[in-house]
Amino acid sequence: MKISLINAGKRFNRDWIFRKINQEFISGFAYAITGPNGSGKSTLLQAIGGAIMMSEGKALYAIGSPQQVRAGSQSLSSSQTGNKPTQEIEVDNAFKYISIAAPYLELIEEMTLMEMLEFHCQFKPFLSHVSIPDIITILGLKAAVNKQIRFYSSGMKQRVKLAQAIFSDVPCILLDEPCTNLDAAGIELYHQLIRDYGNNRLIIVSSNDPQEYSFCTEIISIMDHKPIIVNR
Ligand SMILES: Nc1ncnc2c1ncn2[C@@H]1O[C@H](COP(=O)(O)OP(=O)(O)OP(=O)(O)O)[C@@H](O)[C@H]1O
Repeated sequence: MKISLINAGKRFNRDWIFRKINQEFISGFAYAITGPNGSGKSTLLQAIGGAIMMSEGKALYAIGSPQQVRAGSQSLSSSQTGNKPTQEIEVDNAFKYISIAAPYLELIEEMTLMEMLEFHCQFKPFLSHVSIPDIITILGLKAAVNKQIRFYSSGMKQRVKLAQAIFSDVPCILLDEPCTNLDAAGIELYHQLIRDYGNNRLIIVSSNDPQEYSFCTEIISIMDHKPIIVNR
């Protein structure tokens, strides 16, 4: 998958959160969006995911294998890549190819973990080689599988949010503050999940904590995309 931001900008009322971002996000790479509290990391992540509208510019979405999107659908023909060219996706359909874990996205707390995973995979299937019992075991939540999620601790809920995002069979994973509420074992689990299931996918982490994005090779500082304010 490839997500291309073209002159992307977002403002709330009169405040520009970011402007003029030109950036490509490509499968097989992990990107970090960094910056201080309130700088706009979550806003940018949601705009990348198509969950909020840009105020100016746009995001373009294309699906294809990592090799195809890296080669670039414009520059190489299908005969040159040996495969079908990449396929452009409308912003309204981008959600089908993207999963997100974020503190502001709630779980369905009335359900047990088993019910929630079964419900989730009806509209967003999990990776074909991972079963629901596998997911529960990997999360270390076997003992709590029939407990309603509202009785889970905050760290247990965060593990479930990460699982929903990482095990969904989508090419792009967006992670907003992924280690929120996790203890040391939870943080190790997070890194294990990225190592085991992140290959060849597009991963974008929004965070100001280096341990959450230590595996990211591309760092985007939101502060580099703030409009310059000139005092009159
Ligand atoms: N719906 C909204 N309406 C108005 N302002 C908003 C809205 N959502 C976010 N903001 C503002 O946009 C700015 C950026 O917020 P955002 O949550 O993206 O920052 P962040 O870098 O993710 O912060 P943190 O590190 O604290 O999570 C903040 O000033 C926030 O108050």
